[in-house]
Amino acid sequence: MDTNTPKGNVFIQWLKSQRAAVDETAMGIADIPGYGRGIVALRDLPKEHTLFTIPRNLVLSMRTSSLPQKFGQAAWKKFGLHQGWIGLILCMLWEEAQGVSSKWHGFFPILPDGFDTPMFWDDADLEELKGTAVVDKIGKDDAENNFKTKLLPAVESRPDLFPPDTVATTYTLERHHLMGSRILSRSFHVLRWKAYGEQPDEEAEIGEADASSVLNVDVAASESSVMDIDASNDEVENTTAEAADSAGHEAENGKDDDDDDDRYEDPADVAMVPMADMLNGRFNTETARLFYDDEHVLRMMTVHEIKAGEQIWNTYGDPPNSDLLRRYGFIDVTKLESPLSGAGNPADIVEIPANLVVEAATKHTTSKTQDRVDWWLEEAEDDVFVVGTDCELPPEMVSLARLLLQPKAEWEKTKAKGKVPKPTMDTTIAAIAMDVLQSRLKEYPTSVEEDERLLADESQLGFNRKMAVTVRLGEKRILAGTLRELQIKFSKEASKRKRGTDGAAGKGKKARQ
Ligand SMILES: C[S@@+](CC[C@H](N)C(=O)[O-])C[C@H]1O[C@@H](n2cnc3c(N)ncnc32)[C@H](O)[C@@H]1O
Repeated sequence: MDTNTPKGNVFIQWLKSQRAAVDETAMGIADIPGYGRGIVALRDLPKEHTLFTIPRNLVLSMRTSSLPQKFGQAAWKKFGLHQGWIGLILCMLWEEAQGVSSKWHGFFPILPDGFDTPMFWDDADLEELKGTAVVDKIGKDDAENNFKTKLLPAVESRPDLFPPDTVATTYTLERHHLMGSRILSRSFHVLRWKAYGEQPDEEAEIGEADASSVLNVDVAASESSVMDIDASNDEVENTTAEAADSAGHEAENGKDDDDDDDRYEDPADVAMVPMADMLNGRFNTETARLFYDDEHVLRMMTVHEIKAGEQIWNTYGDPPNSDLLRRYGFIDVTKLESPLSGAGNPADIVEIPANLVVEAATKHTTSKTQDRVDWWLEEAEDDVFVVGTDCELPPEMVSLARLLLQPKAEWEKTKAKGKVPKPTMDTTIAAIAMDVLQSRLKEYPTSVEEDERLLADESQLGFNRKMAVTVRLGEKRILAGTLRELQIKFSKEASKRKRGTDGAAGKGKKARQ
């Protein structure tokens, strides 16, 4: 593999000029067919070998870009740029427009100028994803809305920072989506670090009156208490390794005005980390990881021995194919374990909306369900259940079905106790669950068998369609596998009961805890 790509070399020279250290005897940037660029080992490497270090002030985030300060803290907040990723998108657009006077001028040329993610697919390709967890999470409309209602008005308010003759080419919706996708596929969470002499302060939020020390990380010093390389929490998180809703266009969209809501990340932590974003990822194959260090640097270290010539892998958190496709534009396929078999992504999941459980349970009860559903949503807050490749029913789904079937007196007791019913299985709950799984399967336009046939002759499928079919087949296999498991367990019990020999069915079994 040729590790002397001209762009890679220019990039490494720029990094070194910014006081990054790169062990060029150990690693090189290579063009790897099917992966874009990646990093490969140039010699056998031991575990805990440092591949490169990046000064903290070289990460690109709302803390390090000088734009928020120039724009003004109050105005930044007034335009809503402190929430979600919109502020970082604007910083990136602005920094790139500064050319060589931007500190990151050597970083932008190596970032991708286009993406294959569903955000950029046409309607025909998107239709192939019908039924999957991808469609509702792309968030293109919300991103567009943020562009129109936040970014553009902010740009137009400051012609001194955003010259009007550059707006039509630099601050466009297309480039907004490009930056959003660069963040979605390549950012990390880099926690705030403190400037010399700064008092401990939990407020890392941009827009604080006294934020200059937060924003100006050129004077940043150590955050040694957190940055112990041997500590267990020293890993710099790949933003995209977070839960699906934690970042990106969806955080931008989903975040409400409640800044105290710690389910959401601090947008100022979201950072582009040059070079660290050059590593590709594969299911369960991480061989290097980014660590905090007590010398104001982020350190990429091997976590396994690596042989000369091997690609060096980071982790993207092993998400399901639906998320891999949406965020990165690729999918992972490896060997599946029992009860599934064949090839797929072991981290795949399928989402089941609670309304399907309500619909199925309603066929088994004469009780009114609305007040129970309202109570459930208040108490348990689960309106979507998730099944993985272990094909086990989520206990919460079983609890909801039980709640809906409770006789009135029992329901009154449940309410009084304020505790959801135990997730105990029996043949009625199994019948409801099977009904739910079948209904969910019907939400896809094709069957498992049809998709398997399509993939058997991949040459007929375009790239996007092949990925879409793999994603939806992965979800359907979970549904079909779970259905099969229930049929095996509960049809046996039902027939035993019929023969009058049953002891188990009436006593019930607990769903997965
Ligand atoms: C963090 S970047 C890694 C560097 C990237 N390959 C490049 O050329 O700049 C993530 C992107 O790399 C590619 N990638 C990473 N892992 C991959 C894999 N296992 N298979 C295919 N593409 C992968 C995808 O395009 C993804 O969006």
